Amino acid sequence: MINKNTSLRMQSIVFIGFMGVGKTTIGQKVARKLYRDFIDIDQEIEREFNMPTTEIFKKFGEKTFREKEKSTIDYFSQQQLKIISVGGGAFLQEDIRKICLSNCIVFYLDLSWEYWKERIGLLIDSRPVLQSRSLEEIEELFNTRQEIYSYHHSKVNTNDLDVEEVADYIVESLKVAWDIYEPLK
Ligand SMILES: Nc1ncnc2c1ncn2[C@@H]1O[C@H](COP(=O)(O)OP(=O)(O)O)[C@@H](O)[C@H]1O
Ligand SMILES: O=C(O)C1=C[C@@H](OP(=O)(O)O)[C@@H](O)[C@H](O)C1
Ligand SMILES: [Mg+2]
Repeated sequence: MINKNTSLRMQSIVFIGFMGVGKTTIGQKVARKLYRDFIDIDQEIEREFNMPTTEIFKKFGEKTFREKEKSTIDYFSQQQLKIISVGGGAFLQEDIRKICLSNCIVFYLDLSWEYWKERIGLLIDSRPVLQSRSLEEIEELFNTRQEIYSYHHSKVNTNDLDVEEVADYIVESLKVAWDIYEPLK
């Protein structure tokens, strides 16, 4: 359910999906196309700890990362006109799902496993959750995580689309939704 108190056009957009589907890259592009500020939750956390996520996991543990992830998302999701990319594990927390779904438009970036696995080399060094797992275990995680991504308002399958094409599709579909539900007078 979309928040009835805020104009749809003003609501922030949140991107969700598994690690490496393109939330950060595409979020940044969509923000530029819509003239909005871009917030990457992982980058905000890394800035606050002054170290990369892999180091945060090593030094403080995943629990500390998840707590900071929740408070950071809580803070930014209450602001308007932002483009926010959250980490792939954020929607594991029900509280995060609730605040994002009630305050923002949640866009799910979908990518099939066959496409995703071609990207693993780009991701392994910076994603601690992947580092301790075999390919079979990552596939299992990929499949079990799909349930948490079913909580969204809109979705795009990015198989065979480049970053520009995905961003254009998202901007167009947002404009259609804004025009249907909040036509300009
Ligand atoms: N649609 C796409 N096609 C090809 N490569 C992509 C696409 N989207 C993202 N990538 C690449 O995948 C990698 C992970 O992207 P990133 O935006 O960091 O994902 P996320 O934030 O979801 O973890 C980057 O190297 C990025 O350039
Ligand atoms: O899925 C996860 O548990 C995580 C995803 C990462 O973000 P991306 O989805 O942007 O890679 C980052 O938040 C952290 O490494 C944990
Ligand atoms: Mg990211």
